[in-house]
Amino acid sequence: MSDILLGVNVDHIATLRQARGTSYPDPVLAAGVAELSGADGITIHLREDRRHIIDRDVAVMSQTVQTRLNLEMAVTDEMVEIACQHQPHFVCLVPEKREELTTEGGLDVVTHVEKITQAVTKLSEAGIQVSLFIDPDYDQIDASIAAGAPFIELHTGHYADAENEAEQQSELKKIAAAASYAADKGLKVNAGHGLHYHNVSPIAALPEIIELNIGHSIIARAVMVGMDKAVSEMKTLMVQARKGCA
Ligand SMILES: CC(=O)[C@@H](O)[C@H](O)COP(=O)(O)O
Ligand SMILES: NCC(=O)COP(=O)(O)O
Repeated sequence: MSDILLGVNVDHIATLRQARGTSYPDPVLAAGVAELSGADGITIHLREDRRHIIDRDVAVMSQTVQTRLNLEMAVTDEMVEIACQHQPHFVCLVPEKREELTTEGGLDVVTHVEKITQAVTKLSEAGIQVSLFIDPDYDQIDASIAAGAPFIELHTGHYADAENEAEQQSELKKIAAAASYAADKGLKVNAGHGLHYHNVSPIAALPEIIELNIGHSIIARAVMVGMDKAVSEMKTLMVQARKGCA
Protein backbone atom coordinates (compact mmCIF):
# COMPACT_ATOMS: atom_id res chain seq x y z
CA MET A 1 0.00 0.00 0.00
CA SER A 2 1.37 3.44 -0.96
CA ASP A 3 2.49 5.99 1.63
CA ILE A 4 0.19 8.88 2.54
CA LEU A 5 1.73 12.33 2.08
CA LEU A 6 1.17 15.44 4.20
CA GLY A 7 0.93 18.90 2.65
CA VAL A 8 1.08 21.53 5.40
CA ASN A 9 -0.92 24.68 4.68
CA VAL A 10 0.75 27.68 6.38
CA ASP A 11 -1.95 30.25 5.58
CA HIS A 12 -2.74 30.86 9.23
CA ILE A 13 0.79 31.66 10.20
CA ALA A 14 0.23 34.56 7.81
CA THR A 15 -3.15 35.29 9.44
CA LEU A 16 -1.27 35.97 12.71
CA ARG A 17 1.23 38.19 10.91
CA GLN A 18 -1.46 40.17 9.05
CA ALA A 19 -3.35 40.73 12.31
CA ARG A 20 -0.76 43.38 13.24
CA GLY A 21 0.95 44.09 9.90
CA THR A 22 4.27 42.93 11.31
CA SER A 23 6.95 40.92 9.49
CA TYR A 24 6.50 38.02 11.94
CA PRO A 25 5.55 35.20 12.22
CA ASP A 26 6.92 34.44 8.77
CA PRO A 27 5.14 31.63 6.86
CA VAL A 28 8.40 31.11 4.98
CA LEU A 29 10.14 30.11 8.23
CA ALA A 30 7.14 28.03 9.31
CA ALA A 31 7.25 26.18 6.00
CA GLY A 32 10.92 25.37 6.54
CA VAL A 33 10.27 24.01 10.04
CA ALA A 34 7.32 22.00 8.72
CA GLU A 35 9.51 20.43 6.05
CA LEU A 36 12.21 19.57 8.61
CA SER A 37 9.47 18.00 10.77
CA GLY A 38 8.12 15.62 8.12
CA ALA A 39 5.91 17.64 5.77
CA ASP A 40 6.01 16.25 2.25
CA GLY A 41 4.84 19.54 0.76
CA ILE A 42 3.79 23.09 1.58
CA THR A 43 0.44 24.60 0.60
CA ILE A 44 -0.37 28.31 0.49
CA HIS A 45 -3.58 29.99 -0.62
CA LEU A 46 -3.06 33.37 -2.29
CA ARG A 47 -6.55 34.81 -1.94
CA GLU A 48 -7.74 37.70 -4.06
CA ASP A 49 -8.08 39.81 -0.88
CA ARG A 50 -4.62 38.79 0.43
CA ARG A 51 -6.13 38.32 3.90
CA HIS A 52 -3.23 36.05 4.89
CA ILE A 53 -0.71 34.86 2.24
CA ILE A 54 0.64 37.78 0.22
CA ASP A 55 2.46 37.98 -3.10
CA ARG A 56 5.83 38.23 -1.33
CA ASP A 57 5.25 34.87 0.36
CA VAL A 58 4.58 33.20 -3.01
CA ALA A 59 7.72 34.74 -4.54
CA VAL A 60 9.97 33.73 -1.63
CA MET A 61 8.53 30.25 -1.06
CA SER A 62 8.81 29.44 -4.74
CA GLN A 63 12.55 29.73 -4.10
CA THR A 64 12.86 28.31 -0.57
CA VAL A 65 10.45 25.33 -0.34
CA GLN A 66 12.59 22.19 -0.58
CA THR A 67 9.77 19.63 -0.95
CA ARG A 68 6.93 20.75 -3.20
CA LEU A 69 5.04 24.04 -3.22
CA ASN A 70 1.29 23.82 -3.84
CA LEU A 71 -0.30 27.20 -4.65
CA GLU A 72 -4.05 27.36 -4.08
CA MET A 73 -5.80 30.06 -6.07
CA ALA A 74 -9.02 31.13 -7.69
CA VAL A 75 -9.57 30.62 -11.44
CA THR A 76 -8.69 34.16 -12.53
CA ASP A 77 -6.33 35.59 -15.14
CA GLU A 78 -4.43 37.42 -12.38
CA MET A 79 -3.76 34.24 -10.43
CA VAL A 80 -2.84 32.21 -13.52
CA GLU A 81 -0.27 34.86 -14.44
CA ILE A 82 1.15 34.86 -10.88
CA ALA A 83 1.45 31.06 -10.96
CA CYS A 84 3.16 31.06 -14.35
CA GLN A 85 5.59 33.72 -13.05
CA HIS A 86 6.58 31.80 -9.90
CA GLN A 87 6.28 28.22 -11.15
CA PRO A 88 5.08 26.31 -8.04
CA HIS A 89 5.16 22.51 -8.40
CA PHE A 90 1.38 22.37 -8.08
CA VAL A 91 -1.55 24.69 -8.45
CA CYS A 92 -4.84 23.76 -6.83
CA LEU A 93 -7.78 25.70 -8.32
CA VAL A 94 -10.30 26.52 -5.61
CA PRO A 95 -13.59 28.47 -5.44
CA GLU A 96 -13.34 31.80 -3.67
CA LYS A 97 -15.79 34.39 -2.31
CA ARG A 98 -14.48 37.51 -0.62
CA GLU A 99 -17.19 37.30 2.04
CA GLU A 100 -16.40 33.69 3.02
CA LEU A 101 -14.66 32.94 6.33
CA THR A 102 -12.97 29.95 4.69
CA THR A 103 -13.54 27.77 1.64
CA GLU A 104 -17.18 26.67 1.71
CA GLY A 105 -17.33 24.05 -1.03
CA GLY A 106 -15.71 22.58 -4.09
CA LEU A 107 -15.15 24.15 -7.49
CA ASP A 108 -18.17 23.83 -9.82
CA VAL A 109 -16.22 22.35 -12.73
CA VAL A 110 -19.39 21.14 -14.47
CA THR A 111 -20.71 24.70 -14.87
CA HIS A 112 -17.38 26.37 -15.62
CA VAL A 113 -15.60 23.63 -17.56
CA GLU A 114 -14.50 25.88 -20.45
CA LYS A 115 -12.91 28.52 -18.21
CA ILE A 116 -11.28 25.89 -16.00
CA THR A 117 -10.00 23.95 -19.01
CA GLN A 118 -8.33 27.13 -20.31
CA ALA A 119 -6.62 27.65 -16.95
CA VAL A 120 -5.56 23.99 -16.69
CA THR A 121 -4.12 24.13 -20.21
CA LYS A 122 -2.15 27.35 -19.61
CA LEU A 123 -0.77 26.14 -16.26
CA SER A 124 0.10 22.70 -17.63
CA GLU A 125 1.89 24.28 -20.60
CA ALA A 126 3.93 26.25 -18.03
CA GLY A 127 5.01 22.95 -16.47
CA ILE A 128 2.76 23.16 -13.42
CA GLN A 129 0.73 20.16 -12.21
CA VAL A 130 -2.90 21.18 -11.69
CA SER A 131 -5.35 19.92 -9.09
CA LEU A 132 -9.04 20.84 -8.90
CA PHE A 133 -10.59 21.25 -5.45
CA ILE A 134 -13.97 19.56 -5.78
CA ASP A 135 -16.74 18.03 -3.73
CA PRO A 136 -16.86 14.19 -3.70
CA ASP A 137 -19.28 14.16 -6.64
CA TYR A 138 -19.08 11.90 -9.70
CA ASP A 139 -20.21 14.63 -12.13
CA GLN A 140 -17.52 16.98 -10.80
CA ILE A 141 -14.96 14.19 -11.14
CA ASP A 142 -15.98 13.52 -14.76
CA ALA A 143 -15.81 17.26 -15.50
CA SER A 144 -12.33 17.42 -13.93
CA ILE A 145 -11.19 14.71 -16.33
CA ALA A 146 -12.74 16.65 -19.23
CA ALA A 147 -10.87 19.76 -18.08
CA GLY A 148 -7.59 17.87 -18.33
CA ALA A 149 -6.55 18.06 -14.69
CA PRO A 150 -4.24 15.22 -13.57
CA PHE A 151 -5.13 15.71 -9.89
CA ILE A 152 -8.24 16.39 -7.85
CA GLU A 153 -8.43 17.34 -4.19
CA LEU A 154 -11.58 16.06 -2.54
CA HIS A 155 -13.19 18.62 -0.24
CA THR A 156 -13.50 17.04 3.21
CA GLY A 157 -15.25 20.04 4.80
CA HIS A 158 -18.71 18.44 5.06
CA TYR A 159 -17.11 15.37 6.66
CA ALA A 160 -15.22 17.61 9.11
CA ASP A 161 -18.29 19.72 9.92
CA ALA A 162 -20.65 16.75 10.40
CA GLU A 163 -22.90 17.26 13.43
CA ASN A 164 -23.11 13.61 14.47
CA GLU A 165 -21.53 10.19 13.91
CA ALA A 166 -24.14 9.09 11.38
CA GLU A 167 -23.63 12.20 9.23
CA GLN A 168 -19.85 11.85 9.47
CA GLN A 169 -20.02 8.21 8.36
CA SER A 170 -22.26 9.19 5.44
CA GLU A 171 -19.82 11.88 4.34
CA LEU A 172 -16.89 9.45 4.74
CA LYS A 173 -18.64 6.95 2.46
CA LYS A 174 -19.11 9.69 -0.17
CA ILE A 175 -15.39 10.55 -0.01
CA ALA A 176 -14.34 6.89 -0.15
CA ALA A 177 -16.60 6.20 -3.16
CA ALA A 178 -15.42 9.35 -4.94
CA ALA A 179 -11.76 8.54 -4.33
CA SER A 180 -12.20 5.04 -5.72
CA TYR A 181 -14.22 6.28 -8.73
CA ALA A 182 -11.65 8.98 -9.55
CA ALA A 183 -8.62 6.70 -9.14
CA ASP A 184 -10.25 4.04 -11.35
CA LYS A 185 -10.56 6.76 -14.03
CA GLY A 186 -6.85 7.58 -13.79
CA LEU A 187 -6.99 10.72 -11.65
CA LYS A 188 -4.53 11.28 -8.82
CA VAL A 189 -6.54 11.95 -5.66
CA ASN A 190 -5.68 14.26 -2.77
CA ALA A 191 -8.01 15.49 -0.03
CA GLY A 192 -8.30 18.32 2.48
CA HIS A 193 -10.18 20.97 4.45
CA GLY A 194 -11.11 20.87 8.11
CA LEU A 195 -9.07 17.80 8.92
CA HIS A 196 -7.68 17.61 12.45
CA TYR A 197 -6.06 15.18 14.91
CA HIS A 198 -9.39 13.49 15.80
CA ASN A 199 -10.92 13.08 12.34
CA VAL A 200 -7.92 12.55 10.02
CA SER A 201 -7.41 8.80 10.43
CA PRO A 202 -10.43 7.47 8.46
CA ILE A 203 -9.51 9.74 5.54
CA ALA A 204 -5.81 8.85 5.70
CA ALA A 205 -6.76 5.17 5.64
CA LEU A 206 -8.42 5.48 2.21
CA PRO A 207 -5.94 3.70 -0.09
CA GLU A 208 -6.54 5.91 -3.14
CA ILE A 209 -5.62 9.14 -1.34
CA ILE A 210 -2.11 10.32 -2.22
CA GLU A 211 -1.83 13.47 -0.10
CA LEU A 212 -3.75 15.29 2.60
CA ASN A 213 -3.48 19.07 2.74
CA ILE A 214 -3.96 20.20 6.32
CA GLY A 215 -3.46 23.66 7.75
CA HIS A 216 -5.71 25.22 10.35
CA SER A 217 -5.57 22.37 12.89
CA ILE A 218 -1.79 21.98 12.60
CA ILE A 219 -1.15 25.71 13.04
CA ALA A 220 -3.60 25.82 15.96
CA ARG A 221 -1.73 22.95 17.64
CA ALA A 222 1.63 24.54 16.81
CA VAL A 223 0.62 27.56 18.91
CA MET A 224 0.53 25.20 21.92
CA VAL A 225 3.23 22.60 21.27
CA GLY A 226 5.43 24.02 18.51
CA MET A 227 5.42 23.55 14.76
CA ASP A 228 7.78 20.59 14.79
CA LYS A 229 5.66 18.56 17.18
CA ALA A 230 2.36 19.55 15.55
CA VAL A 231 3.56 18.46 12.12
CA SER A 232 5.26 15.25 13.24
CA GLU A 233 2.23 14.20 15.32
CA MET A 234 -0.09 14.66 12.34
CA LYS A 235 2.20 12.77 10.00
CA THR A 236 2.51 9.89 12.52
CA LEU A 237 -1.29 9.67 12.83
CA MET A 238 -1.65 9.55 9.05
CA VAL A 239 1.02 6.88 8.54
CA GLN A 240 -0.43 4.73 11.33
CA ALA A 241 -3.90 5.04 9.81
CA ARG A 242 -2.63 4.06 6.39
CA LYS A 243 -0.90 1.00 7.90
CA GLY A 244 -4.11 0.14 9.76
CA CYS A 245 -2.59 0.67 13.18
CA ALA A 246 -4.96 3.46 14.16
C1 LIG B 1 -9.21 25.09 -0.22
C2 LIG B 1 -9.12 24.86 1.24
O1 LIG B 1 -9.88 24.13 1.81
C3 LIG B 1 -8.05 25.51 2.02
O2 LIG B 1 -6.85 25.07 1.58
C4 LIG B 1 -8.13 27.01 1.92
O3 LIG B 1 -6.84 27.55 2.10
C5 LIG B 1 -9.07 27.50 3.00
O4 LIG B 1 -9.02 28.89 2.99
P1 LIG B 1 -8.35 29.62 4.26
O5 LIG B 1 -6.94 29.07 4.37
O6 LIG B 1 -8.40 31.08 3.89
O7 LIG B 1 -9.17 29.22 5.45
N1 LIG C 1 -6.91 22.33 0.78
C1 LIG C 1 -7.00 22.14 2.21
C2 LIG C 1 -5.90 22.88 2.89
O1 LIG C 1 -4.91 23.26 2.28
C3 LIG C 1 -5.97 23.13 4.35
O2 LIG C 1 -7.30 23.29 4.77
P1 LIG C 1 -7.48 23.46 6.35
O3 LIG C 1 -6.81 22.27 7.01
O4 LIG C 1 -6.81 24.75 6.75
O5 LIG C 1 -8.98 23.46 6.57
